[in-house]
Amino acid sequence: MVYLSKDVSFCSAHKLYNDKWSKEVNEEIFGKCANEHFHGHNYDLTVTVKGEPHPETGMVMNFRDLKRIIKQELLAKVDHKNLNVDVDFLEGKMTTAEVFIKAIWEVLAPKVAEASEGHAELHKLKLYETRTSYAEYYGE
Ligand SMILES: Nc1nc2c(c(=O)[nH]1)N=C([C@H](O)[C@H](O)COP(=O)(O)OP(=O)(O)OP(=O)(O)O)CN2
Ligand SMILES: [Zn+2]
Repeated sequence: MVYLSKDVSFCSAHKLYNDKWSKEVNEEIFGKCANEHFHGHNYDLTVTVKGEPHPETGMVMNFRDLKRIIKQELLAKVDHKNLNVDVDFLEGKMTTAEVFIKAIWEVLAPKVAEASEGHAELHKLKLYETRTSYAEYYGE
């Protein structure tokens, strides 16, 4: 089994706020992130797929296809966007790194399988929200 990874970066705005709670409770739980003003992050994402190299192409999956999927299905929707407002696959969800990474998985996993004709599968996502804070997800 070989693991292939692609790194991408994007910038998005968000805030952490649960409408079911009062402003005070939100501020207690989320601190500065619950501020009524949105704030931005420079997100870094590593997408890792796995599979056996194809006997004829020698590839688990063409890096070009992986880049296209990430650009079309993710970056086009989240880069320079507001995660709380603009992103259809996050509608009604909290925009924590945890929820965001799981939502990204739902978007990318079927596209990886489709583009590789079932040859590769999504293995891992690693999402940095800040330089020192990140989430990892293996789809389970
Ligand atoms: N479990 C989570 N906790 C927090 C999340 C999250 O997504 N999951 N997000 C935030 C905020 O978005 C915040 O902007 C980032 O938090 P933090 O790492 O504390 O940011 P700092 O800029 O303070 O990072 P330092 O590198 O420590 O300066 C909060 N919590
Ligand atoms: Zn934040």
